[in-house]
Parts: sequence; C-alpha cells; structure tokens
Amino acid sequence: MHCKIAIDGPAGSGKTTVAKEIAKRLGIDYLDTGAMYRIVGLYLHNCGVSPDSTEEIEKTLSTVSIEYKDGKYYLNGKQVGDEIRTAEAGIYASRYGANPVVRKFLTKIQKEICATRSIVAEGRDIGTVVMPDAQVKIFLIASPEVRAKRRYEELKSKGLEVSYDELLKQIIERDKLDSSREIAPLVKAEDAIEIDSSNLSVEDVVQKILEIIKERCSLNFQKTVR
Ligand SMILES: Nc1ncnc2c1ncn2[C@@H]1O[C@H](COP(=O)(O)OP(=O)(O)OP(=O)(O)O)[C@@H](O)[C@H]1O
Ligand SMILES: Nc1ccn([C@@H]2O[C@H](COP(=O)(O)O)[C@@H](O)[C@H]2O)c(=O)n1
Repeated sequence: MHCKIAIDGPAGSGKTTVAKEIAKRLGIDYLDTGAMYRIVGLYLHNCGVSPDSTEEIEKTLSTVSIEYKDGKYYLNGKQVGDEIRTAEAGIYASRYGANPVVRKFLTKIQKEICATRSIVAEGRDIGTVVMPDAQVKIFLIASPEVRAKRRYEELKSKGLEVSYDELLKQIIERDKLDSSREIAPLVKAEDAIEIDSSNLSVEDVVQKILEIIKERCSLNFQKTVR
C-alpha cells in the first residue's frame, strides 16, 4: 500500500527542506506543489493576463502543459529553473493561485502524480484537497519573523540583495492571501499534526515526522531511515 505524506504550511516554515529530506531517507518521491503555482503564476503574469480574468486564464492554460519527471518540472516541455524561486514569483503564485481555474488545472495534475506512488507532497492544500486520504498530515508552522529570517539567509547565501523588512512584509502578505482565499485556503486539516519549527533544527523536525510515519505507514524502515 502506498504511503502518502502531506506537509502543509505557510511560506518559509521549512516544508521543502523537510519534505525533500524525508523523501530521500525513505526512498520515495517528493512533490513541491508551490513550484507548480510559481510556474503558472509567473507564466500568466508574463502573458499579461490579469489574476481576475478567469476566461483569459482558461484560454491561456488550454495551451500550457506542466510536467513532473524525476523531481524536475517542465513548462511546455522545457525544464524550469531558478527563475521561479524569486520573491516576485511567490507573490504571482499567491495571486493567481487564488483563481479557481488555476487551482482546478494544477490540482488535477497533482492528484494524478500522487495517485500512483508513495510520496511526500508539500504545499498549502495537500492534506485538505490534493491528498485528503494521506496517512500522515503535517501542518508545519513557524513565526513570521523566523520565516523571514530564514528566507533572508537563504537568498543572501545565493548572493541576492534582499531586505529582511521587505521579506517579512511579503511573507505576511502571502500568509494573508493564502489563508483568506475562498478556494483551498491554507488551513490545518482536522486530522493534521501541527509542528512549530520556530525553535527546532531541520533534523529535529525530520525526526519528529519520521516517528509519525513509522507509526502510520508500513514502509520498510530498516534499510532506509538512519
Ligand atoms: N527548522 C529549520 N531551522 C532553520 N532553518 C530552516 C528550518 N527549516 C527550513 N529552514 C531554512 O529556511 C529556508 C526556507 O525553507 P523552505 O524553503 O524549506 O521553506 P518552505 O516552507 O518550503 O517555504 P516556501 O513555502 O516559501 O517554499 C531554507 O533556507 C531552509 O534551509
Ligand atoms: N499547494 C499549494 C502550493 C502553493 N500555493 C501557492 O503558491 C505560493 C508559492 O508556494 P511556495 O511553497 O513555493 O512558497 C504560495 O504562497 C501559495 O499562494 C498554493 O496556493 N497551493
């Protein structure tokens, strides 16, 4: 039986870092659904389509293909790079991600990817919409200040000129957009376990989640989990 692990939470709480590490240790696939919203948000923005124009979005997406193969994402057959990792792409993802047509388009693809394998999927609505039947649902949080500081360190380490105050403002804006939208808002699933990573190391969080997975999934841990 496949083991489905859903990790939801706000920007910068550590979902990607933790999900990737858990997938690696268990030898299963990992899906970053945020990357898919970033791809679509950036594409629609660059096409000059307004986030509110459902008809135009529908028409534009009818010629778009998003694929996921071996941990890489492809837009119309071309592999996507770091251009989706900017703060601006995150804002576009949030803005267009509130549109029902965008959510329907991406949720269908995400469900298809998750249906056929054991997987760790991370995002905002995995435990509530994409994989409501997941055996393990984690709601990973951290204070906005801690998340902004982490993002600041991360972007600085990539040589980007960033302002902590600006990042904090963007994180608070994205939190608001993600949790207040009508469709598939960022909300803790009833059966999700909340973990506050504000004062935990990455390893602490990974170990906590692996313990929960061990209890609920019959994956062969002997050979994979250290
Ligand atoms: N527990 C932690 N302690 C310290 N740093 C962390 C922790 N978890 C993640 N980080 C760091 O914080 C930054 C953001 O982490 P990550 O990208 O995994 O967050 P995220 O929740 O996926 O964010 P987003 O939703 O915006 O993609 C990364 O540089 C990561 O290394
Ligand atoms: N399942 C998801 C995942 C992401 N989003 C939106 O995309 C933005 C970027 O996500 P990151 O994880 O890369 O930060 C995010 O702020 C959400 O607005 C979503 O709606 N559903």
